[in-house]
Amino acid sequence: MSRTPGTGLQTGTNPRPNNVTLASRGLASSSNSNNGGGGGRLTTSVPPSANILPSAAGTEERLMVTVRIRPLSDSSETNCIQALPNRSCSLLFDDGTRNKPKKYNYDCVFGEASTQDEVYTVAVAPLVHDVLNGYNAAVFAYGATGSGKTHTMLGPHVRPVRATPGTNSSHATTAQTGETPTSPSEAMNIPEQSGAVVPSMVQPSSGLMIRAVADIFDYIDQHTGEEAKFRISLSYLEIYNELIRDLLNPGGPLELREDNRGNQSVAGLSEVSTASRAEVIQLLLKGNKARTVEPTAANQTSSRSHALLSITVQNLTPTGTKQGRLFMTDLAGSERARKTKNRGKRLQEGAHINRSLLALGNCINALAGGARYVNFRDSKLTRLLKEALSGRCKTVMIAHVSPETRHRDETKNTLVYADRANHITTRLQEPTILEVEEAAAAAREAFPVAHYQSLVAELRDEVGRLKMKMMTERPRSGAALQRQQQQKPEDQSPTEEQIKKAELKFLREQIVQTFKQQMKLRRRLLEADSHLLGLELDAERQHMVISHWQSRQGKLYDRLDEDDDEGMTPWRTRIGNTCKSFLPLPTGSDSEGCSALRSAWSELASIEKEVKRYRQIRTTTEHELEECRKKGVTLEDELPERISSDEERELLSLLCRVHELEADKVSLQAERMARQAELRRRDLQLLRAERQRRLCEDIISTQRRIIEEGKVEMPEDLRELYALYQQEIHASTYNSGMNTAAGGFPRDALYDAKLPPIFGQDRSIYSASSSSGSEWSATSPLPPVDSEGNVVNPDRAMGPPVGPRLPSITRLRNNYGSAQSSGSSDE
Ligand SMILES: Nc1ncnc2c1ncn2[C@@H]1O[C@H](COP(=O)(O)OP(=O)(O)OP(=O)(O)O)[C@@H](O)[C@H]1O
Repeated sequence: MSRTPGTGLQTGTNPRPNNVTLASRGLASSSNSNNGGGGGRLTTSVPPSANILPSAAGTEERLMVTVRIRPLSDSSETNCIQALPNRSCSLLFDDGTRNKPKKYNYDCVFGEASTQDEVYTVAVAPLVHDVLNGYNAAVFAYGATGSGKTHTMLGPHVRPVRATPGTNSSHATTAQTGETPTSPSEAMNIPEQSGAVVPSMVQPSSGLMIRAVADIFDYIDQHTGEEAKFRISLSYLEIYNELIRDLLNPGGPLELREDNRGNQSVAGLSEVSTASRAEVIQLLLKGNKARTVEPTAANQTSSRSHALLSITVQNLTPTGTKQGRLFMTDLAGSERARKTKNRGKRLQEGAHINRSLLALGNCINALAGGARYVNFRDSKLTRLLKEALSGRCKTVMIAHVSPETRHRDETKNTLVYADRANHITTRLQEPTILEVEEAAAAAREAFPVAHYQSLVAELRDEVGRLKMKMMTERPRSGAALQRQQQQKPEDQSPTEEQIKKAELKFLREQIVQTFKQQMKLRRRLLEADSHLLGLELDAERQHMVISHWQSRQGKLYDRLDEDDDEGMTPWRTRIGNTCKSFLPLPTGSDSEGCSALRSAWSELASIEKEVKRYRQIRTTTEHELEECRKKGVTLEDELPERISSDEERELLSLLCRVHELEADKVSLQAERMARQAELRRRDLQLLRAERQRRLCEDIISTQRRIIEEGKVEMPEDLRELYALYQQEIHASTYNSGMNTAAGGFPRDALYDAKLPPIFGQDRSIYSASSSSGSEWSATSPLPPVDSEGNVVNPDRAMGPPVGPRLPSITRLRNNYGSAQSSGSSDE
């Protein structure tokens, strides 16, 4: 139930402060003695050296719940809540009745004077360490509107105020200054110098997100070497009115998908890889700017959406890739319409926020009560937090409360909510270690969309750059115009003027030409990628064919070395070797297998050739694109010297428009391609599953023959498995039966009638004669075999096709009807 103390992340930037105490089941071992502190700050007893080891997989963990009390917004107000100075895991809450203030206990309570650093060190730093060790971790900020969630997660400096999509105002401004934060330095409250590198040091007011990023980079800086290389990527999304939006690449709503293992993923969400902390902070900033924030009566900078940041860290070692992911969630605040005085759109937003928080509350209740089934499906928020809450993740909840008496009701709700969450236990999974192959496969799967996304991001950057140019370089070209105007027309000979005009025309044409060329090259790149992807899937299909036939011949599948440069020769040899064993008697399935193998290997050889050719095309195209881009920039730089400001603006805006259209087009292509890739992948999965199913059928039939021939008594567990199997078949047909019987046929009667009996009356095991050479017998759990011991119909070797053998619905209805009228049951 507890995290194990030990050595941990030692970045030097976030030493555990001396004034932090954790509850005994919390993050680190600590005695309960306190050094005082009071004043609403945290008190301590943890030695500064007490760092944290990652927890062992499989251990039971309780979701860590902390409460942060924000300072009074107005000193004339009275407090209804207080952190206990000597017991930093408890607080006293006055509920306004005559009763004594009630004490609540949590893993940690951060008082009004607590600092961002304290919150980070206690609640998040240990998670960051776990993430670097391959675990998934999550931290989410919960609380009523205005209680300080965003302050904790982002800090006060990256607080944008932005109109919701569809309204007129469009620029983000910081809450405090009213200006747009434009750089990482500003986000971190660092005076910006031109060209200055963003320091690793975080500022006292920096929020948890920036601190986590800095910590991860500090660790990586210290540990990168021959044996360990790291890859960081992040995605940032918001859920606004139950719609998911990408904050790093804002656009239309994105679709939430679920795979067959119940994992959730957002289709088309940008996952940006980066190697620089400044870039990450820049991305965070960009994301925060794009977030939907509105002033409400309760909070001037109220977040109207839930924001989810995900930072993935891959540690690439020679033996495999350790992958950990940190989810950081800033939830929108729960609110009461009466108090917030919201109307119209704000009211509708509030309803969505409350509904998703209610769904989250229901999940927390169910999890805390130990329910076996938890309904995560009620909202997108709960679907996305499923992993964080259901135990595959280490999770910390930071509940936020306002201390003012007027917020008493909301504060109480939050405390109760947090108290329930305190009872959630989870079982940690093994750290995620992707084997080299698996990592490559994952990269391959992610490949098409990721590439399109980076292309769209590139185009949008280009648009941004051109727009900046329109704003900043106008004075220069204006000066050029002035010079032109000052120049008397009589000073210029008509030929000179004509030459100038012709030069200008030529320059403009060249610029347009270069841009056209860039588009063409980009398209060629995408086509190459798409073709390569198709080739990879084709290759995979051929590998499956080969492994299928080779395994039939009792050979292990001998996969070709990917780096084999000799091209087709070794494959040909292999075809020869593989088929040699069949050659004496190439009949029936042997010859079929041989020719299938031959054609699969030769297909593979041509696929491999084609892959090499397209890779080469890709590299050349990339190179050409880079050259073309450089040429475009040089030509653009010449423009201001030659043309007037208006002409330049017109041309630049035309180029912007072209880029924007291209970006939109690529986005659509990306979406289409992602869907196609997903369908192809599923096809392959189905194919693979079908093949495995057939193999299982073969195995079971053979085993069944052995059992029948040897008159072996069937072991109890095998019998149970057959029973389960029968039920499975029944379950699948039962559903379709229900559909057919939608005309109001009683459920129980149908169920009983459809369930095929597995054993005889006395539950004795089957007798060989009961099934041998016969149709499937209802008393036998096994498929029929003929007198030779062969399964009668291999397609039915896994059991009876339950549907056809069952009484028709009409017959059931008739039976049921007559049973009703005679007042007796068939049973
Ligand atoms: N620990 C703190 N120290 C100083 N000021 C704080 C603290 N917590 C919150 N505040 C201030 O309180 C105000 C409301 O905080 P914030 O916007 O973070 O609340 P919120 O819970 O995110 O609200 P919403 O759910 O409406 O978005 C802000 O002006 C913020 O700067």
